[in-house]
Amino acid sequence: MQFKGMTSPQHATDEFTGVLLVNLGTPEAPTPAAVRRYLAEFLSDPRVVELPRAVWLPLLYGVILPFRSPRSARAYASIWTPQGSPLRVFSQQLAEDLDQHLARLGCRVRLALAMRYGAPSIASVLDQWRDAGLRRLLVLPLYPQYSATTSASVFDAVMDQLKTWRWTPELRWINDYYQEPGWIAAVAERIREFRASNGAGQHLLFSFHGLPQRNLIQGDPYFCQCQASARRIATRLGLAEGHWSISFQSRVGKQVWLQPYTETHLADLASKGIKQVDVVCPGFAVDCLETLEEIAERAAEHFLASGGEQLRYVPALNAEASHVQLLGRLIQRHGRGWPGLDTATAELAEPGREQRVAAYRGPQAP
Ligand SMILES: C=CC1=C(C)c2cc3[nH]c(cc4nc(cc5[nH]c(cc1n2)c(C)c5CCC(=O)O)C(CCC(=O)O)=C4C)c(C)c3C=C
Ligand SMILES: [Fe+2]
Ligand SMILES: [Fe+2]
Repeated sequence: MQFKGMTSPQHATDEFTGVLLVNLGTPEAPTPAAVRRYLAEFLSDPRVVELPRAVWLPLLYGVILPFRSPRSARAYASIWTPQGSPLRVFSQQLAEDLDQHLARLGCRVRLALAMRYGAPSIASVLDQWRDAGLRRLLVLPLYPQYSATTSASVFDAVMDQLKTWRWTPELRWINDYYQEPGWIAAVAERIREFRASNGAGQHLLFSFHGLPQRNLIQGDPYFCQCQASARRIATRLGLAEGHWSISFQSRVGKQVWLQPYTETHLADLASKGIKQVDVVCPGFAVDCLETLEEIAERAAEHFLASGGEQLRYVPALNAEASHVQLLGRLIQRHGRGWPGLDTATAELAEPGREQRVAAYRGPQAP
């Protein structure tokens, strides 16, 4: 195996702790070509589609990409902002605010945002940090609930990069944070405030991104973590049974996915006489295509067409102060004992490494 460390030595003396926030990623532009590039990378990840490559890749390149790219590009165009894709804009704002928040708490860390698919890639951020002296790495995927399709895929990408390094950093992962009291409180408060200023709908629907049902049967904890998330938020809001429910959106392909499906469930609610429904999507740390287009636009139209009168989308936590603070607490807790994150722990780096390496290398060495 060719180690990158062999061709590009790791001699940085400025040793530091890095916090890597990772979100899914998003196309560079709302055009069929850019969406195709994004979908090609996303949907060829074996964590996302588990079919045998020999079956899946011809289908992906022959059917899915040609048909889905122009359709998805139109959907992206309907939510695109002057600054770019909402997922990118909100994720960057969140990362900037979190960086400043950690600095105010006295943490001396580098914090960066990477995208699992597209740019900035996990590989590019880690390689910059490798050359700058990364010694401890905390990885926080921006998914409150763990799924192999999302969180584990981030971990794969980090490991793929670290396995090419000579001097790997100490490493910690945050698998999920749906049980974090601060997260439950922040989502509940978001809903409470939304309903206080807009009036409460008759029903609160928690809509989560779906997965093939097979993933649950094979041991993915995501479905159960979604159930627990919704129940705790509903309890915190004091909602009675029957006044809230859970559904799963964003189904792709013909397989059976987690149920009930959001669209079918909304039609059921309308047929039971529910006229106003509030929809919140607590699986999404920031707003994106799946919330702004699929729920706030398409699901709202569908609910009206099914006999409902109003569907209101409760925005994601995005860069809300409560979100920044809870992620700050989470990061600090997972960084206990680490210089830079644990403000009680001193920096341990031994100075003079460059001089020692130079002395061994001798004056003639390149
Ligand atoms: C085909 C399989 C897919 C699985 C499994 C899947 C799981 C999954 N995804 C998210 C979060 C997001 N997904 C987003 C978009 C998106 N998801 C899929 C497919 C699967 N997702 C596709 C094809 C797309 C692209 C859009 C489209 O063509 O419909 C996004 C939004 C990205 C954006 O740019 O705004 C997010 C976020 C989770 C949490 C999850 C499993 C738990
Ligand atoms: Fe998805
Ligand atoms: Fe979707």
